[in-house]
Amino acid sequence: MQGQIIQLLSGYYDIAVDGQVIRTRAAGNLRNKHVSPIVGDFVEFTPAPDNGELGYLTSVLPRRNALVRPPVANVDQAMVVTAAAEPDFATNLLDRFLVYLEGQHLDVIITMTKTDLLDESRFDQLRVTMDGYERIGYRIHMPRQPFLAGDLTRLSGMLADKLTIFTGQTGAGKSTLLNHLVPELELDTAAISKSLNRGKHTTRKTTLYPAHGGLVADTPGFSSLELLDVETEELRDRFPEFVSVAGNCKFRGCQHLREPQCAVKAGVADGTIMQSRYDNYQQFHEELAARKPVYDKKKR
Ligand SMILES: Nc1nc2c(ncn2[C@@H]2O[C@H](COP(=O)(O)OP(=O)(O)OP(=O)(O)O)[C@@H](O)[C@H]2O)c(=O)[nH]1
Ligand SMILES: [Zn+2]
Repeated sequence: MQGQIIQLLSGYYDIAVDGQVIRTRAAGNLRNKHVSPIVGDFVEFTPAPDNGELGYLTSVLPRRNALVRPPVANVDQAMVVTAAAEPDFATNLLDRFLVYLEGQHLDVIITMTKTDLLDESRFDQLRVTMDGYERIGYRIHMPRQPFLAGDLTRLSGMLADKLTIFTGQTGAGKSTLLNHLVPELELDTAAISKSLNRGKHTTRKTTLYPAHGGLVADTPGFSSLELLDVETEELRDRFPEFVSVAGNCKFRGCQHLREPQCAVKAGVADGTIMQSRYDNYQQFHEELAARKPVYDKKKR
């Protein structure tokens, strides 16, 4: 039989098949092959015999992709949950997430949370910024008030037939949003876990949950450094709006920094490329260049 792993629990693999969940263990020959099945893997398994023993996971089918952090295979898209306030919105952090997700070749939806905490003028200002991201090609979900039925329906519609990972800064409101989208989940949110004295980081293990005809995963937080998982020279390829004009740069291999007749810098000057995106690109480039020796050492 075939199914998809939705949860790993101390040596057990929970496999979803036709809306049912079947618990299995890895077959001996699978373990010997040094294959580590992860959540999201499509697998073959032998169902449990009638004597109460568990079924056996026998092989992992080829992966379309696999994220390392969180370990999830066959991901279709990422929902980047971004707080408008508390913590304050910063393009710098959003662009770091986008750099990471571009590296995974995932479709991206940027969802703005906590817009209820904004006054009109700040909301309008952020709307203009998000329109800029929309022009790059990212899908944007930015309701004026969080969690209204119509907005949730629109967002739910984006989940059908997809495996979606929810990612974003700790405290951005991932679990809260997921609980509104899929009330059966009842995920812990920061406010609740604080009262139970379990600290701030509420999201730990990775589980896939059925949601509106698709599967969703809440993911643990990243540090801002981990997100820049790229070689310095390849950073420019993680900015899609740079890639689409780079053919017009005078120099092939232009890094869009000090080179003359650079189409990216021209785009920034004429307003077709966001200044903040370019500023962040420069900053990330410097950060990566500064840590390069460490990277080289790791590679050897
Ligand atoms: N005002 C307001 N508060 C919100 C909104 N969404 C979430 N919050 C609050 O923000 C805090 C953090 O929300 P969580 O859902 O726990 O955030 P998270 O991103 O899942 O955090 P981690 O699990 O630590 O990664 C909680 O106190 C929520 O009640 C919103 O739209 N408006
Ligand atoms: Zn250039």
